[in-house]
Amino acid sequence: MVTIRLTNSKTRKKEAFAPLNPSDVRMYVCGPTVYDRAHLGNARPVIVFDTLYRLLRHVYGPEQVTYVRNFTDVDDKINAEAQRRKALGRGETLEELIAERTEETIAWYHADMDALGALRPAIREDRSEAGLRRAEPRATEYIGAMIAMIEQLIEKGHAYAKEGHVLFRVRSYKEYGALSGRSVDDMIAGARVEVAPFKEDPMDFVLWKPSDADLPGWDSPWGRGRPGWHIECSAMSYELLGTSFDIHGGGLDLQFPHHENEIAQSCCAHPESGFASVWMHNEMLQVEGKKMSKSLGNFFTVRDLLGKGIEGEVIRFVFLMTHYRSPMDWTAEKARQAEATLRKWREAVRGTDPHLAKPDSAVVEALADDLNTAQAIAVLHQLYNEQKYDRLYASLAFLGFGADWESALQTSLENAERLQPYSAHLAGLREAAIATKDFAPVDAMKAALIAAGVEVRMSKAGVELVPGPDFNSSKLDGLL
Ligand SMILES: Nc1ncnc2c1ncn2[C@@H]1O[C@H](COP(=O)(O)OP(=O)(O)OP(=O)(O)O)[C@@H](O)[C@H]1O
Ligand SMILES: [Zn+2]
Repeated sequence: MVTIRLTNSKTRKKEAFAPLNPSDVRMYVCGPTVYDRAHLGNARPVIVFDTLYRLLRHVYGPEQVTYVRNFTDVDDKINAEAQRRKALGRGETLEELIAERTEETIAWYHADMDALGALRPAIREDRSEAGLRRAEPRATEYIGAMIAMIEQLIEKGHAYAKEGHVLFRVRSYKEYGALSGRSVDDMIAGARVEVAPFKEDPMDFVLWKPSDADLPGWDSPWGRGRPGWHIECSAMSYELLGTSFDIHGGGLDLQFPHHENEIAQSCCAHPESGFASVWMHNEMLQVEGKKMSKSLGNFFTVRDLLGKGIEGEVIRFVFLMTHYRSPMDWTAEKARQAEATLRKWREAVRGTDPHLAKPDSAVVEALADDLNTAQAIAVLHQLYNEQKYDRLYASLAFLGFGADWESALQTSLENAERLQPYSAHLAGLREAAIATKDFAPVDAMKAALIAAGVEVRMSKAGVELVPGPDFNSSKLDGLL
C-alpha cells in the first residue's frame, strides 16, 4: 500500500499518515459562511482537500473514506442581506429571507465548486442515517448538539455563563495555543481580543451569545440566543465523525483562533479523545502580497472567471501548479499556460479510455508526498512526451480532470466542422484580394467572424478559424 505523508501543523513535521481505522478514514474541512459568492481564494481549500480526498479514496477505497465539510449558516452578514431585502419591501418573514439567501448561496457554491472538478463531500454509507446531505452539515441543523456540548463544558469547569453569554475559559486548558505555537500571554499581546464586562479574562471566547429580538435565535438554558462560530465545527465534527478522527483541514487563516478554539472545546468536552490526529492548512491565495479576502475588497469570484470563459479545469490546474503550503497569485499568464497544456493533452488522449489504465504510480507517489501536485504535473508532461496517453488520461482523471472531455471534444469537433466552409471562403477572399489589392472584403469577413466569437488566425501558411469561448454559430448565417 502507498504510504501517504502529510505535513501536520500540530507537530510541524511531515509524517507518515496512519488512519485510526483504515476502513473508516475521516476528514473534516471548515466550509464557507454562506452569505455570498465564493471568491477565488475560497476555492483553494476546496481544490486542495479534494485532491487529498481523491488520494485517500484511491489508497483506502472510495467506500472507506468520509469527507465532511460544513456550511456556516448562522451569521450577521446573512442576516444583514435578509434585512436589506425586507427593507426593499419583500413580504416574507425574516426567517424566510434568511433561508432564501443561504439556499441561493449554497446552490452557487455547489455550481462553482462542481465546475472546478471538486467532488462533493460524502459520508460512508453506514455512518449516514439521514442520507448524503449530512456530509455537508449546516450549523442550524446542529444547534441542539452545540447546546449539549456547551453544557458539558460548563459542567467540567471549562466554560461559564454570564449575562446571557457563555464563554470558554481559555486558561482552564493548558494546551491552548499548541497548534499555532503561541502562549496565551503572547496571544493577548498580539491579538485584537475583545474586552467585555461579561468576560473573566479578555482571552475567553464566546460559545453562546444572546440574539436581538428581531433576529434569529434559539432557546437555550442561557436564554434565547445563538452559537458562536467555533463551537459549530466542534459539534458537527463530533456528531458526524466522533470524538477522534483523522484529518482536520482549512485555510491557514483559520489556524488561530478558529482551530485553536475548536481544539480547546473538543478536547475539554471529550478529554479522553485526541480530536483530529492531523491538522492541515492551505496557504493563501494572494493579491499583491495580501490575502484575497472579502474584507480587503481585493477579490474576484470563481463565477467572474467562469463567466469570462475560463474553464473550471484551467482554474483547477493553476491551483495545482503551486504546492498547497506556499502562497500563490492568480495570473493571466498562468491561466494561459494551463489552458494550452490542457488543450494539448485533451487532444492527445482523444480516443483512449481513461478507465482501461491506472493512474501512473509516479503521479500517485507525488500526491502521497504531502500533495506534491507540481511534481504530479511534471510526471504528466513526461507521460505526454513518452506518448503514454492511456496512463496520461487515467492520471488526469485521478487528479480531477477530464470528466466531460468526451462531450467537449465532440462539440469542438462539430464546431471545427461547422467552420470549415468559412475558412475556405476566407482563404478564397484573401487570394482574390492579393490580386486586386482590395482587402476590404477580407476585413469585413474577418470582422463578422470575430463578432461570432471565432478566433481568426491568418498567416502565410493559410487561414485557421478556432471557435472561442463565446462562439455563437447562429451569427454565421448569411456570411457565405
Ligand atoms: N485568500 C484565501 N486563500 C486561500 N484560502 C482562503 C482564502 N480566503 C479564505 N480562504 C479559506 O476559505 C474557506 C472559507 O472561509 P470563509 O467562508 O470563512 O471565507 P470568508 O470569510 O468569506 O473569507 P474572507 O473573509 O477571507 O474573504 C476557509 O477554509 C478559509 O481558510
Ligand atoms: Zn471550523
